[in-house]
Amino acid sequence: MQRPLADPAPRARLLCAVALLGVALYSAATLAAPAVLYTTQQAARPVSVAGALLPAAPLAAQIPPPTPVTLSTPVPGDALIPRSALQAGPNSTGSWAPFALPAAVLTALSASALIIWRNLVGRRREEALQPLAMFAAEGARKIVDQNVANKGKGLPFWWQYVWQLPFTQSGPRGTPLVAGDTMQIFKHNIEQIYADMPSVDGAPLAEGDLSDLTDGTMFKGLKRYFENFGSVYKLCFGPKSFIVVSDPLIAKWILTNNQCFDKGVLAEILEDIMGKGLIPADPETWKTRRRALSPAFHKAWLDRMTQDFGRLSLRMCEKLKGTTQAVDMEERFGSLALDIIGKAVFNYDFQSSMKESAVVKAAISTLKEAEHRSMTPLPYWKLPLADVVVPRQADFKRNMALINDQLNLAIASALKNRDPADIADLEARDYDEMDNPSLLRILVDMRGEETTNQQLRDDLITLLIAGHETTASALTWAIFELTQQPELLRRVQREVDEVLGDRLPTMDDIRGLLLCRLCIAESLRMYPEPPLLIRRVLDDLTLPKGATAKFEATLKRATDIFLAIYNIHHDGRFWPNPDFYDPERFLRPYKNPEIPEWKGYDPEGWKGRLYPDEVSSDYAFMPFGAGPRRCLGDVFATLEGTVALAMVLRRFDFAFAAPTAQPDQVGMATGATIHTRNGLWMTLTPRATAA
Ligand code: HEM
Repeated sequence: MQRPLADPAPRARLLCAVALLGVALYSAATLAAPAVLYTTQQAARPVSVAGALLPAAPLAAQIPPPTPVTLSTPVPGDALIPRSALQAGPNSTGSWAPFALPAAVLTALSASALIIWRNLVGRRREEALQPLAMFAAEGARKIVDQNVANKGKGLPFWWQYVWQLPFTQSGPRGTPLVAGDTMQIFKHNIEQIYADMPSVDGAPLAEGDLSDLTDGTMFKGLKRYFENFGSVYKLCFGPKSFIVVSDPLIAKWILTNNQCFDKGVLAEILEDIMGKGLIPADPETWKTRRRALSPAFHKAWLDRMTQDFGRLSLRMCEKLKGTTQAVDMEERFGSLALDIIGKAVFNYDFQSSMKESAVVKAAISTLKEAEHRSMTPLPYWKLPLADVVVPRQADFKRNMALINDQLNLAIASALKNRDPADIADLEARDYDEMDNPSLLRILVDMRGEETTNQQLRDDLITLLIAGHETTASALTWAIFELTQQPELLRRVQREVDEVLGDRLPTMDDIRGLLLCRLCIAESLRMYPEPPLLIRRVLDDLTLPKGATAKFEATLKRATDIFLAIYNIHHDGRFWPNPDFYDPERFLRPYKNPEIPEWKGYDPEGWKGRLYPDEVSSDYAFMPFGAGPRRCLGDVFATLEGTVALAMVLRRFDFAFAAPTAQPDQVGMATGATIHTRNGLWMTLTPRATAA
């Protein structure tokens, strides 16, 4: 929808014009410099500044302009400048290919700036920044295609000199990462792609069909590459690379050697929202806050939370009973999870499953923004004035202010009613008697003088985000799968009828709801939330060979890693018939004699605990991660998921409904979690047996 500018935004237009001019000048300077260098050193050879632009032109031409703006017509490179003219000195194999990437990026940026400017002039404010997103997605594709096209084309003569410059050098071992560490990775990748030099890390370069990588189901694309290139491979976007690991034992090594890694790009994306909350926190803050937050998730509190899960789920079911039309169960579970996490974290009842409110809208938009940021390759929100010019960023700023106000009110109220408690006494507290049994209240009561209100806010918003969509997705996929297996659904319902009936569940009931718990676990195996974990290497290291990799990868400082949990959970060598939803697989032991390094899955391994975990599966199942940065809310989430599933299955039968009347119309898309593409629309029939 077009929204007219309240004001002609002359400042914004001026800004874009200046930016456009700046980008154009920068492009020209960057591209002219090597050409000038080249002509002065190779005076006998016919080369012009225009020639330096040539590698960019075909690439720019492949990018379709999203709005009616004409990009300059491409000039076929070889037609104007003979390849022989590109042959350079003795140190070079003579290609201009390395110019292609910076030139393409700069060309795309210039074109984007132009389109943005035109959009602003044309008062199409909603679409203003669209071209950047399109160029980013399309550019990523083209850049990977270019990796393949430019393979072995060689490097220019000046290549080795660039790497003498001080800012391109790696930092010494044991020191924090510097820009030079990343540049060295770029250097090795470019040399591997363009000059066929051996891979420094040993990982094969993934290439081929990219459609799944860029259409919003990245985890599927990573799986296809895994089938082609093995359990450790390198995914390159131009010089930017990710080492993709799909082996349980290597994943175990990475996750348990936490001191060797940080959260890399994930932390960069989330820090604006979560500040110094646990997920993006620097190692020092993380250590202190993890120690402070862990005891808050204690048994007595979880007992009380289980009652709240029941009450809030019942409230949703009551509301659903009055609905005759199809409902989007994904949206309903999202609302329920928000109500639950709001109550648990800061005793705020969003009532999002009951009504709309400004705070609910703000919370939902903020959660969506966190997801949008984690999926956007260019962190454009870091640009100056992005929160003024870009409507969604302006909305985000407003929403954050609203949520921060609510959080600050809650913090102030909890501080006023502070009841300092010894941490050792937490289990003895009677949470049933407390009006405000929230995590915030517990943290404030336990809080040492060193914790600031800002840190508390960061902790709260992190818990709110970490605990919302994850659980909602697990519930959505459980209902999706169960509806396709009526016999299994009947058995789960029978279990609920026998163990629970119409009561609200207690902790003891949860122990009896084994099949329900396994349904949540199997959802998390098939649809892990998040489907990949992100790490960055802090110092040069060698990965172990693991169970399935054919070599030991040697990783340099600043290497980015994707731990492809989805691939591990879908590997038929660990989970026979991996694409079939079979909760009872967790009751059967399994070993694979062809992979002796992997200890196998043993149901005895999680006896006495609530769900099959990474240890009982020798890291082939990691629903909540592993090692020191393992999920803090694992038990909370398992209890919540089991209660909500049991409550709806006791009360309703489900059938797929338009517009997702066929299961394959539901679709999958990735954000921070795997969610449906089109919602999960269902008609609900109240069960005769339930009250
Ligand atoms: C089904 C639901 C959930 C799933 C599948 C899930 C999954 C995960 C995973 C895989 C990690 C590890 C991330 C990594 O290593 O990079 C994680 C971390 C975390 N989770 Fe959960 N989570 C769930 C629910 C919750 C809930 C309900 C809360 C809080 C109430 C929560 C709080 C956290 C926090 C604070 C971290 C960061 C821990 C740290 O870095 O020390 N999660 N979660």
